[in-house]
Amino acid sequence: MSDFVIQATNLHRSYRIGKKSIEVLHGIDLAIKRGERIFLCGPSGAGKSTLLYTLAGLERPEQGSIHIDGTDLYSLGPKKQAAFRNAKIGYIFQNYMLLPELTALENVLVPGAIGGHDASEAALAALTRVGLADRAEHLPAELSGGEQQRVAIARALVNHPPVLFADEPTGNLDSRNSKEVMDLLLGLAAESGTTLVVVTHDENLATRGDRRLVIKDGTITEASSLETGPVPA
Ligand SMILES: Nc1ncnc2c1ncn2[C@@H]1O[C@H](COP(=O)(O)OP(=O)(O)OP(=O)(O)O)[C@@H](O)[C@H]1O
Repeated sequence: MSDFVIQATNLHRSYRIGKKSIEVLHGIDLAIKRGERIFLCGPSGAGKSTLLYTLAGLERPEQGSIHIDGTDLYSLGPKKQAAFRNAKIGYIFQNYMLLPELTALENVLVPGAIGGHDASEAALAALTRVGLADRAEHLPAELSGGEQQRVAIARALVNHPPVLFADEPTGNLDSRNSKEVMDLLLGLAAESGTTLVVVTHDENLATRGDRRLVIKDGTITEASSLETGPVPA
């Protein structure tokens, strides 16, 4: 088994608006080891979300390849890729993205249902692990922002994916809830050996990982080696 659970090679992604094309990812190479906790920073509009979407299989690059846990993500057909993502990749959004008509428990049951298995016990265990067993029957609208994000964390981890992506997971939370959610995320990832890639604007937060990467002008630089150029794959 390769040491690297995420391997990206020569990623290119641009957006076309009218006649104009902007290249957001300009030949990005990235290699992330199993269990590493990476914080991804960079100015607004630099392409952090685009990179995360691309790594997670949500946005196909125009060029380049991504291997997650040894599988070439974009070589899979749509159905296989969706099943692969459901089993291997957890994703947490800034605005939680819970299904509003489902209870907390039902939201955490969704990945199991997509995978075609009954995950009731695992879902309740995951909710318990994020401290929300007593809110299992609440709808998202009946939960605070911090609680909703904890439900989203339970949902992202219920299938025990080797890789977890989080896009500004504390961006909508006050400082106390931000700390709680980030402690939980880092703690759960460490417990299960999950590889974590977190996008953040918060420079203080970004010191809590194993590495801090900065995306700027379409390329990635490791913060500790900013003067020495791009990180080799
Ligand atoms: N669907 C789209 N169509 C056109 N342009 C887009 C699209 N999505 C993103 N962009 C552009 O691509 C660039 C990168 O966007 P992205 O959201 O990845 O940046 P970001 O670093 O996550 O920004 P922020 O920190 O503000 O959330 C921006 O200039 C944005 O306007």
